Amino acid sequence: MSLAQKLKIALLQVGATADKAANLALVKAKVTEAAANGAKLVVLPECFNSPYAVTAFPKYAESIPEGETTQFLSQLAQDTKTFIIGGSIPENADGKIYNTNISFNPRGELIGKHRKVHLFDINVPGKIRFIESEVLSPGNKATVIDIEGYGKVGVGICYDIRFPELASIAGRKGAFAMIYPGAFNLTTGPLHWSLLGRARSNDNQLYVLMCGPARDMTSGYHAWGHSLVADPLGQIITEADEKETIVYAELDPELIENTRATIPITTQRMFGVYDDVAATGKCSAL
Ligand SMILES: NC(=O)CC(=O)C(=O)O
Repeated sequence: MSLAQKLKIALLQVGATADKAANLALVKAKVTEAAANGAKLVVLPECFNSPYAVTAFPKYAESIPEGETTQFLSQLAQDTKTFIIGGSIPENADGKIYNTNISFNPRGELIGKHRKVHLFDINVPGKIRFIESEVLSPGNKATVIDIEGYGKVGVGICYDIRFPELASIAGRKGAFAMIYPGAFNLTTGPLHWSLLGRARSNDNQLYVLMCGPARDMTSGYHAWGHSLVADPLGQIITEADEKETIVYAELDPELIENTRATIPITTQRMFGVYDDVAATGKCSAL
């Protein structure tokens, strides 16, 4: 059983301004609202305490767990008795800056930390150029965390969703969901956001939770929004528009089990055939 019992989740589609205190106050109000509406696990977007801009990351970066935002989320998880998948924040460590997720249990304990592995370096001429690696360093591990009483979830951040491997690892470790705080934009959002959610859920027959910021056309980065949940059959069961909102869903263990029993790809993989690519990153010569 990958999910031990039904789980009500909430995705907070909130934006972030240059005012960190105001960003955290908004998160506090929305997590409190989601908990009052019965959510047991709450997800925040990528960079919820800082503008999503390479020029902002050095200024907003904090150490983990000593920094203000870690302490804030720990207390909020305790106050609201929720699991909080804390989107991401710019993290300062070892003289580098990472784009890092921090997650908490209802006792306020830090139960997971994921550093964005695949940095968002793209250049679509005339549309969008964004090079995270100008200031960020990549993480170097896949992250699977224990949601006590429910099961395991994998965590990736935004661009990580384009690389199926992190979700495959989580799926094979028994995760019931893959959670992606993200911030797609007006170029890539309409093209790929929901497609990638459906793909990762269908590949691994688990739920995919994608939480993005609300759109603010006065900011330097125009987020797609559209926070969504894809179910283990690869169907979108709920999706927001671009405005500030909370998206709720109930995750059902039976749907995971039925999907895996009736279309049994989780037991039909032919690992011997994939060894080559897994070990070297290359295919054999034809
Ligand atoms: N912001 C990201 O990391 C990714 C993104 O916007 C995209 O892949 O498109």
